[in-house]
Amino acid sequence: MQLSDPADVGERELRFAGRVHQVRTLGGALSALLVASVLAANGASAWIWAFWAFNGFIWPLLARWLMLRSPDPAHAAHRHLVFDSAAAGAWIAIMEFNLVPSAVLLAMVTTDKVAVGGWRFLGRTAPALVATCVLVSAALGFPVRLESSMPVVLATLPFLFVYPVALATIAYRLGRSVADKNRQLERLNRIDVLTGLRNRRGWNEAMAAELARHARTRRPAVLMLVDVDNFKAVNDNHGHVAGDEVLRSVAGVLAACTRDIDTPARYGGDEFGVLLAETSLAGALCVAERVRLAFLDQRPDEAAAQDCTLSIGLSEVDLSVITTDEWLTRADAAMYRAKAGGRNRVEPAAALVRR
Ligand SMILES: Nc1nc2c(ncn2[C@@H]2O[C@H](COP(=O)(O)OP(=O)(O)OP(=O)(O)O)[C@@H](O)[C@H]2O)c(=O)[nH]1
Repeated sequence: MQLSDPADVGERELRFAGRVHQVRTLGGALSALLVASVLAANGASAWIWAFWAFNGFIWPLLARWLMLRSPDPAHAAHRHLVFDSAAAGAWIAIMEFNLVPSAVLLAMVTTDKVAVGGWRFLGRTAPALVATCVLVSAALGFPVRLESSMPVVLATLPFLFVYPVALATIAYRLGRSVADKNRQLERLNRIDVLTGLRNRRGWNEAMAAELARHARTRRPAVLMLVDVDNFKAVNDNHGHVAGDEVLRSVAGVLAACTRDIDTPARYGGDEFGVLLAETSLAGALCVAERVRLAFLDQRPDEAAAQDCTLSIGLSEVDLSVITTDEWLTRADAAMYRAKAGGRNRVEPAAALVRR
């Protein structure tokens, strides 16, 4: 079973790679400033300055270029993040463990690894950081100079403030986008894809809300169940595409003949329902008759050829209705009486309790 479109996955990976690039470019420039302050104070050699220029300004561009050329950009981005950790380990050793910049660099490298891949990813990148730190320090003769001068502390401040704010901004945007996607999914879960009306789930929720409203306010409401007569014949004789068109035309009629506060839905196969809010049975009879006649007028030719009509059952809510199932059962019984009575008609259910 295919869960996601490969094009969507590719786009998602590229977005992830793009975010990593932004953070690396910013982190590269800010950490270059911090490292430069220590290198200047320690009188670093030319090759260290060359590595500094590469890591701070060329590597972000190179990493992006490599990532975009890679058949698996997200994987490449993860690989480059491991390199970032290794480079941070080297810089800590080259800075001779100068306390403030080393601690800030370590904290930021840790934060972005946790942000990208959680503690597990941090665990995968930490060995690279420790290994390069030990190897570079060994190559330099294990120099240690912990004191941080005021210029070094000042050069560390931009990294300390700007980088976490940038990471937090990205995390916040991602959180919002996930929340938006979840809301969209929630909405789609309640929509029937063929007709665009509410599906059974969405309708059940609307029915429960209307029943609760009636219990609270005693305001009238009517449940209208609509079944397409002889629908199977359209499918059998004209094909499912024609059948689908008939279902869409019923949905169009229901939406057009009801008010904004009413809730039309496709309840199942060829069964539809409308919750008529603030409507008494007398009013609902008028609406149902309007729906029945509008369908006769607007039905597709295939529906007319098979004598497709609408049988409609109505049930007004009253205090004897405790559950949505009871309400539905009454409307269903009325609708079946309409079928039994010869189809193409409207039947009200008998109410048990009168207000
Ligand atoms: N084209 C199409 N057909 C569907 C869909 N869902 C259910 N059906 C068909 O709808 C038909 C419903 O059958 P019935 O309600 O028993 O058929 P009917 O001819 O309307 O019978 P009466 O209601 O007694 O008049 C079945 O043939 C289902 O296969 C759908 O989404 N598209």
